[in-house]
Amino acid sequence: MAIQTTPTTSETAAASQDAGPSGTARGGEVLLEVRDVVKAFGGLHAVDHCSFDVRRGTITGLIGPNGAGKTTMFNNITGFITPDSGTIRYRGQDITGLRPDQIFASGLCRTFQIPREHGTMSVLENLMLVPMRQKGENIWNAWFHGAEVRRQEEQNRDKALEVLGYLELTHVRDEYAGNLSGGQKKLLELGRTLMTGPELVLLDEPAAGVNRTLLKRLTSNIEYLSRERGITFLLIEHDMNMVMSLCDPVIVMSEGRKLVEGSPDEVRNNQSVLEAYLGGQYAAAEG
Ligand SMILES: Nc1ncnc2c1ncn2[C@@H]1O[C@H](COP(=O)(O)OP(=O)(O)OP(=O)(O)O)[C@@H](O)[C@H]1O
Repeated sequence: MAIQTTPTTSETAAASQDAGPSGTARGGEVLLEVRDVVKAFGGLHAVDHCSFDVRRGTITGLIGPNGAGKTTMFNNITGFITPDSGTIRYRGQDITGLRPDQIFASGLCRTFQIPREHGTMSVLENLMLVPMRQKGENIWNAWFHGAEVRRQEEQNRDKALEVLGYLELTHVRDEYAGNLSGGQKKLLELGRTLMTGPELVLLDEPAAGVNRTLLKRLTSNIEYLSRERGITFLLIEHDMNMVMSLCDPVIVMSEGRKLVEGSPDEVRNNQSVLEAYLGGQYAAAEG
């Protein structure tokens, strides 16, 4: 996992912990605001007074060496764990400590490093499962609002078929999700988030285990969804080609904190980013 850097680097334009103007000007208003978040596991501060913003309309990259605290930060944002201190606001609302389902219902979705498909259900069924609070889930509604339940299910199915077509997964719609390739499972994960009409999608290592062809599709899907559907993305990724071609701004975490924020070029040429990555590699080599 090497970050591309040039030997003669300067830290000029690249933003610092406070992010320079170039690091904060991209996109629209602040959609997600992370302020001074701390999460410790025993004595280990996995996230250590970390702050950053995600602006509407951006594809924001969250990178950093192994163990920097990126996934822990995702888990804090999406309610899978609760921060020890600090605040997370989404669309101006304080969502710190809310349950995952409450956060999901507000339009903030995520995928996981390891896809969580329902392996013994079909691909289509996996998508149709997603929307929440359907009338059909309740026996009372099924008896007294049968027509409406059926209409909702049809809409749900149409939407799932549309998402499958868009992701070019129609040919595997009746396949058990467990039989899909790693890359197809990542596309299905993205598809599951799309079923909810999300505003902000957090992607945890979308490129991991994905072959080159599917990776191209995944990347162009994300670009399209950002550009045409106005979906904002925050993505953790180790594939630097993907990050540098897709994301702006890029936030670098190291030892639980935001180290740098800036454009791909600024981050690529930042000496402290290089040192953070090399430090991690040296530590791994020594250990
Ligand atoms: N539930 C947990 N209990 C104890 N330690 C944890 C737990 N979750 C994460 N950690 C530790 O917190 C630190 C940050 O982990 P995290 O997974 O957030 O890093 P990361 O930046 O996502 O790393 P990677 O890129 O390797 O996925 C690591 O040292 C990890 O071992």
